[in-house]
Amino acid sequence: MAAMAAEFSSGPELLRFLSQQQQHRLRLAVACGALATACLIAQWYLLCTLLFQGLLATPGLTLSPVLLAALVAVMLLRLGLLRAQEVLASNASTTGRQALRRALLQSWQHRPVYQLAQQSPAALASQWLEDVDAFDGYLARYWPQQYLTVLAPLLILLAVLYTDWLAGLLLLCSAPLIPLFMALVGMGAEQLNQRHFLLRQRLAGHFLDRIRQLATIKRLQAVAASRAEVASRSDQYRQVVMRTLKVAFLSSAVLEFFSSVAIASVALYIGFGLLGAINWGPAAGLTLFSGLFILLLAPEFFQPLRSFAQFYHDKASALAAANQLAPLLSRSDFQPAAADTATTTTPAAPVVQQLLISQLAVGYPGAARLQAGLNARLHTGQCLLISGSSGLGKTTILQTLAGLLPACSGSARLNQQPLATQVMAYLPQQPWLIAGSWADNLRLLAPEATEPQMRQVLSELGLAELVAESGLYRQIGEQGQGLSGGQLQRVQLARVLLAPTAVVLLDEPTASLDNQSRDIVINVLRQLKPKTMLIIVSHDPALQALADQHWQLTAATKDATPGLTAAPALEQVQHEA
Ligand SMILES: Nc1ncnc2c1ncn2[C@@H]1O[C@H](COP(=O)(O)OP(=O)(O)OP(=O)(O)O)[C@@H](O)[C@H]1O
Repeated sequence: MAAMAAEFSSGPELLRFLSQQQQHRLRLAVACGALATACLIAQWYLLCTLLFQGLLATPGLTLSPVLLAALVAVMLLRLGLLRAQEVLASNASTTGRQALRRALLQSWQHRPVYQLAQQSPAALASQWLEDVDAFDGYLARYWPQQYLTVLAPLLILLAVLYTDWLAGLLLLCSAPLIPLFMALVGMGAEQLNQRHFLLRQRLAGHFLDRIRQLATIKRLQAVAASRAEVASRSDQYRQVVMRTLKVAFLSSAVLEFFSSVAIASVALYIGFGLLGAINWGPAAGLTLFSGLFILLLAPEFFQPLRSFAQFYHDKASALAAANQLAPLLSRSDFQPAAADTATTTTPAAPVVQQLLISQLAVGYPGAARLQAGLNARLHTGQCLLISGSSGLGKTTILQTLAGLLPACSGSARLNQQPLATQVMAYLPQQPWLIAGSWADNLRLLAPEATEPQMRQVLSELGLAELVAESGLYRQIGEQGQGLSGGQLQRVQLARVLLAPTAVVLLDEPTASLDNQSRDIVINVLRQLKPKTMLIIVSHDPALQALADQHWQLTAATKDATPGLTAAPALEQVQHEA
């Protein structure tokens, strides 16, 4: 359960961690960007020299071939460096997002089901897709740019200062204004982005619910009301998106204004300097060469700042997504899942196995324990029946045994290994099927099952007719639509029959079944019993006949004193007070 601890205390911490993981590529991208700036300075320098020497200093048009070749080489080198920067940063982003998605999967895997069930599937899908994709701009653009915003203008400033310190000073004075205004605008953008993400997740959940319940909504004639509700939610989302866009446009306008003013002031200085109107400082020494060189470099000085402002919104989006994901993730989620292989490779062994449940207490974290002092010793071929009135924690016991919930105390060990880490079948009250064919659904638990095996099992379960005509590759509707409750239960059992596991947990397998389906299910369980250990939650008297041990839960068994009773003629459950 250590993996469940939320080690990332905040979104910025998660962002830092992700960029640290990719720092090798990202630093190389920054180095390429800085070198590309150096090439840019060399490019303008060579161009000015070519023009000055070829057009003005010597009579006639004589362009030096060496300078020309150097100019082309520098331009090509710069293009190559820019491309390398882009590829490195984009690879860092792809790898970072892949790692994030893997970590999210691990986190979902480690989180107890009751926590996952609190979130709508659409919100989870939105986390998986949009929230993770929001990191793209941060890693591929913002991260390298935050360093290039300092490095590139610094290199250009040094070149300008070297050529004419007064022009350099003008650029230096105007530069800090831009980040200052950007920071002010950016703070607002961050809050808006946060709201934007929350609203999108809620809208996704709301919309999916309506789509799922489409038939019910039509039956209740609530289509108009639903449409109005979706429209109103979408409108709220639209308003937040528009506000975010307004902030983005405002920040661009601020930046354009200040950089235009700064470039104009440098141009004025050079113009008046060349006309001889300024006789102060280095102005008197200005030439057409130095003037042109500075004028070409001035917009380049602001370009990294402009890009930074543009990418600042990538950071705001990534931060909002990181704030959503940080509480769900821990550093251990980013490590390869060692436990996965252990849980997926253990095949069902036909030999006799031993299950020892000792002093098990179950409940939901943060709430009072539901049951405590549960003890049992089972071996292959035995069945434990759990019964008791509603709400006493029968399903919770099964979920704890299945490892879907942490035990409050005590243990359940199969052949001395924790049961929760072993492969087992758990058939919940609500059967779950994936959108796919019969074969897809059966092979979820039995990937090796052949067609004849699947047909044989379906026929044992009285489902042969359903696949007789259209075959095993006919699609089953999502969540088993088109199948009755009894048929769904039998599809669940078919999976277990195809790949029996050492322990099979069943939650009310015969509840709300017609007599015929119930008889089939009980008969199949009877056949299954010698090959496995059955733990069944049920009140069905017919299933009591299968049971070797019985936990009769009562309100009193909530406390540490077990109070479990054995059913007549059944093996007494061990009590260890
Ligand atoms: N996610 C949860 N967080 C906290 N308590 C929960 C959660 N889910 C269920 N409970 C509570 O745990 C108690 C036991 O639930 P459980 O489903 O295990 O009962 P049960 O004996 O299987 O009931 P039933 O026979 O009606 O299926 C209930 O009181 C329920 O309200």
